[in-house]
Amino acid sequence: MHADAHQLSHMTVITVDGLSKTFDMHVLGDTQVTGLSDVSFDVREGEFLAVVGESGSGKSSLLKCLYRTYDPTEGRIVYHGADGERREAVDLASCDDRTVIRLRDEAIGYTSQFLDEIPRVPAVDVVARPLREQGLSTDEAREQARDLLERLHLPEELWEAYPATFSGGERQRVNLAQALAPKPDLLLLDEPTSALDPETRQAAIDLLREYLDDGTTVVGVFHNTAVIEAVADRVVVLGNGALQGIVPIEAYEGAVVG
Ligand SMILES: Nc1ncnc2c1ncn2[C@@H]1O[C@H](COP(=O)(O)OP(=O)(O)OP(=O)(O)O)[C@@H](O)[C@H]1O
Repeated sequence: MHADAHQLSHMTVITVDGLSKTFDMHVLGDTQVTGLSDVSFDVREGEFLAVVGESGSGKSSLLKCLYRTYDPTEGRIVYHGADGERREAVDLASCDDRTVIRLRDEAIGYTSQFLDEIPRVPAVDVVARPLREQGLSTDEAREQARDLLERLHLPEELWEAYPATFSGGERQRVNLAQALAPKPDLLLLDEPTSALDPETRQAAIDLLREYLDDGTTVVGVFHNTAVIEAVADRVVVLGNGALQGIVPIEAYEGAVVG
């Protein structure tokens, strides 16, 4: 299914309201660097929201605030939950750490352009771990993990090897598979395909499309315009940490990439 055929839900998964992030730079004589400045938008259930902007415009800072890797300086990030389990609205900007950890376990996945340091655990078990934490047996979890690694073209002889020795693109596949495995309601992707060859990138796009069809909501940073055009429903454009606009994919011309 092409992105423009994707039916957008009217349900809101996240409301970002007046979000700002400043960094205190003590080494620079207590000056402040602006990461994000008064950014507001919402994310609709089941959509793929691409975030674009020049280098340093705040894309990674935005994703890190959504995942609460960064504590926002001001504003709210209200997570409304997925359809059917809207028990609570949680402000990700201010909720306690236990709530952040629970939401990461149950609902929100993240993977970044900087490849995780994966310890001495075979690739298949890195991907299987979140599935086991969801209650699957080791065999079931490893089976699903192998399926994902196969879909992302990781050569079979590497499945039982340690990702620490892998190439950048191979590790990126493991990272992406690990983020996808638990089927989070909300997936935050910061350049997850930057080191992939075109064929594997296409495999990742196909996989993401299936997740979208199943109702996963994605907020993602991708330098590659073709990826954005293939999967995004709307595009958030950042400039100098501020929101420049939100455009539907049909109107997006791929002009602003970092
Ligand atoms: N941990 C940090 N400490 C200090 N400054 C930071 C930190 N993280 C981000 N910044 C600053 O915030 C601004 C936005 O950075 P950010 O990484 O969010 O931009 P970006 O759009 O993701 O850039 P790129 O496309 O180059 O990855 C930059 O000026 C950056 O130097």
